[in-house]
Parts: sequence; structure tokens; C-alpha cells
Amino acid sequence: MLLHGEGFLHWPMLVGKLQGAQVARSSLEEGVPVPRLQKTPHAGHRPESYEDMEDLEYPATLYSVMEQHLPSHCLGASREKKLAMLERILAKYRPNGERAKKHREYRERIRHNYQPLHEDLYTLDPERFFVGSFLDAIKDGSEAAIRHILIEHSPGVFTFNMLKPAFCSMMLEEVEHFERWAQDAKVKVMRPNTMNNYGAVLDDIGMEEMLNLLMTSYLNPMAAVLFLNVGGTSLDTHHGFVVQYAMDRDLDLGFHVDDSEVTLNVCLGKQFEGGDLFFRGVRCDKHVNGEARPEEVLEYSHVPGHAILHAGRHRHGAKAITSGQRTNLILWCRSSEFRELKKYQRDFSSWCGECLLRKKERSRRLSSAKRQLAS
Ligand SMILES: O=C(O)CCC(=O)C(=O)O
Ligand SMILES: [Fe+2]
Repeated sequence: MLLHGEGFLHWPMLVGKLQGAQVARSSLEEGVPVPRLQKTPHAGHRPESYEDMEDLEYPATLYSVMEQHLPSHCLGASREKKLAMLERILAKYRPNGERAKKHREYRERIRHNYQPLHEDLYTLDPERFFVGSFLDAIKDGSEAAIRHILIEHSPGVFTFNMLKPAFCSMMLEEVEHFERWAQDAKVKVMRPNTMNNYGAVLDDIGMEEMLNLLMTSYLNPMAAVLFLNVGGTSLDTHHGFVVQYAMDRDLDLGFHVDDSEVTLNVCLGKQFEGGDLFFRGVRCDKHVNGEARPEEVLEYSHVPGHAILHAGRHRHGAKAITSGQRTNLILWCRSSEFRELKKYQRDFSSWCGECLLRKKERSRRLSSAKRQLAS
């Protein structure tokens, strides 16, 4: 079974096409159908040998083993065609290609030339970063202590006080400092995802380790309690960035779902009006465009230093700011285990609002049919 492991290219994107929203997608597979490997190998199929092929990126035996997991309709294709299919599948798991090369070069350039303003931000210092209530809850680690600091505004949307004002100010200054450096050095800043024209990827500027520790040591205990059904117990990679809104920049963010299992969104400031987040319930791919139920409709006003935690599949967007400037730190946390298992599932009623509704409806109809038969 292939897992999203080391070297998998987590390209920034917002997934899903929602009504009235911008379409943002990854170009990894654009126009090229990539077959999905089957869980069980075709026992009776004798795979090709790829030993004599030149320029294979991986050991030839890997291709033979993978071939046995191709969908049946692909097995009769020529050896070259099958190899091309297998390479496309593998390409999803390795950071090669033009875009990834550019990304690597971009990171290298920053690493060698960018002088951080606040070195302190690059190593996680819990006492300096976090407010006491958050630290205490994580140190305690019990479900009761974690729930004690949370407000659940609507099912699955939690907020809590998290970052100290001094940390927020330093982070804002660091991002501004980076933008100035990039402008002077004529480096084109790679934006966090296809829906943002401003902001920067914090992982790219050297904060990857710090943010990873933030996820593994501070968010995982919360996610394990709050997002059990959407991979919250197995978060293993992240995409960390800041989004920026100002009157002469982006004002809002369209309705979307994140490329994450669990998202942390913390407001850093500065001063602004408007810019509320809106939520419309958690949905699987199939039901992503469906209506929201009244109890799923939520609007939330950002508070500097306060964090929002929600499932990546929780449909949301940000309304336009009406004055000032807003910058938020976002951490998209992912679980390769959850993503792999999801490929083999069709019923997501443990987290998709619409799947659950349909399941309840089916069981209601079944019970009433049984009652009628018995009478
Ligand atoms: O602007 C915000 O607070 C939301 C940002 C967001 O949803 C995202 O970047 O995925
Ligand atoms: Fe989002």
C-alpha cells in the first residue's frame, strides 16, 4: 500500500468546487487520468518484468508489484503504457517535475539569503508563544482539561485562546520583513494556495520544524479528542502559512474546503473590521455542493490570538474586511493514513453531514417496511 511518506509533494491547494466559489485545483494530474491502485492484487495476473527498462526511478520489482494492483481494465495494456501509468501514480508521491524543482530552488534561495528578523520564532518556545490556559490544558492532556478551554460554536468548530500578543506582533513583523526582503531581492513570493494573492508559506521561510512540533506536541492531543473520525489521531504532515487581507489587497476568501484533515486558524491581528469566517457543515467529495442545514450555519468574528480548529472538510470562507488589515496563521494538518484508508471507503456517515442524513433515512425506511411486513 502506498502511503504519503517522505518526499510526497504536498502542493498548496484548496480543494473542491463549491457554489459561487473560485475553482482552485492542483495541476499535478491535470488532463491525465491517473488510475487508482486496487487494494487486493490480481492473484492470477502475471506482471511484466521491467528489469531491462532504462532510467527507472525505482527498483524494477516495485513496478511489477504495483502492476498487480492496477484496475483490471489496465492489465491488458502494453508494457510501455502500464509503465507510464505506474510512473504517473508514483509521480504523485515524489517531489519531481518542474514545479517541485522551482519550489526547491525557491526554498534554497531563501535559506541562503534571507536573514530573519526574529530568530526566536524559528524554535518553538511554549512559554513565549502560548497563553497559560492553553499550555496548562496541553500539559494536563486529559479530555476534560482540553474541553475546558474550548468553545464549540457549532458542531465541529472550536475556538480557544492560544497565542500571546507578543508572539502575534513578532510574527506579523517577520512576515512584513520577509515581504520587504523578497521585493528588494526580486524574489517572487510563492503564495500559500491558489486562492490567495498575498501571504506566505511559513514552511518555506524556515519554520517547518517549529510548525511540525506545534502540530505533533500541541495540536495532536486536541485533534485526537475532537477529530477522531477525520484522521485526528494520525496527523503526520502539515502545510503552514499566513493569509493576508487589506483594503488594497485580497478582501475575502471564497467558499471552500481545505486540503487538510484538521485546520488550525489563528488570528494574528492587526486591526480590522469585518472578515468574519462562515461555516456550512462538513461534507465528503460527493456531497460538497449540497445545502447546509440551519444548525450548520455559523459566522464567527476573529479575535487576535484566538484559534479556530475545524475539520478540513468543513465548508467555509472568509467575508470581506471593511477596514484595516487582517493576517492569520493557518496550519493545514494532514494524515496520510486517513487519506489512504479513505480511498477504499464509500460511506462517510461518521463525519459527512449528508452521508449521515441519508443513512438515517435508509434505516428509517427499512424499519417502517419491516413494521408493515409484520402487521
Ligand atoms: O481568512 C481566514 O481566516 C480563512 C483562511 C482559510 O480558510 C484558508 O486559508 O484555508
Ligand atoms: Fe480554509
